[in-house]
Amino acid sequence: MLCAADVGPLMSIHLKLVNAKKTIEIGVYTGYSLLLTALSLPKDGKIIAIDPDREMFELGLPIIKKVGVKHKVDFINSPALPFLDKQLEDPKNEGSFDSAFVDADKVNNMNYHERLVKLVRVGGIILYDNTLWGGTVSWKDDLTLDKRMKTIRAAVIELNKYLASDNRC
Ligand SMILES: C[S@@+](CC[C@H](N)C(=O)[O-])C[C@H]1O[C@@H](n2cnc3c(N)ncnc32)[C@H](O)[C@@H]1O
Repeated sequence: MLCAADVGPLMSIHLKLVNAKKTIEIGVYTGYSLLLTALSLPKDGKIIAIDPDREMFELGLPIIKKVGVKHKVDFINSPALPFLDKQLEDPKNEGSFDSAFVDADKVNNMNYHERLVKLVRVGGIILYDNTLWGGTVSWKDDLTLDKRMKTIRAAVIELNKYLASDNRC
């Protein structure tokens, strides 16, 4: 699933606000948010784009090539956690990213957050998609949701609460 159409311009504004040049994206799918990010970065900008599903990335790749931003994209065909951990093995990578966008398996959002806070520089930005999870985070309970929706809602609520109290953010 692509992020919503209005997320794109919002992302673009945030990227420009922090003068983002080097970014990381977790959850690429067919590359809609990746394309928007690539278009928002300067000519020598770089995006490390991570997704275990190469097939979907390749479906959208012709568009990324057509608009001339392929040189900005470094696709990593892997689940994100092992890649982030590898990056953190080298202290030089700490604070080396200007921004991150997270739109993957929501149950890992807290794990991504802990790693991204180290990888993204102070004054950079970490963006999470789906923080309202279709509005369900404001519901009194989750009784009418199926098991998958319940699990994701709980993970999103946990992240939102954590972010609200995380004094590093
Ligand atoms: C909602 S889609 C991403 C949509 C994309 N950000 C956009 O707006 O165009 C979620 C993606 O997360 C990927 N994903 C799932 N688990 C992942 C993981 N552990 N690490 C990285 N990506 C993962 C899926 O393969 C899927 O392509």
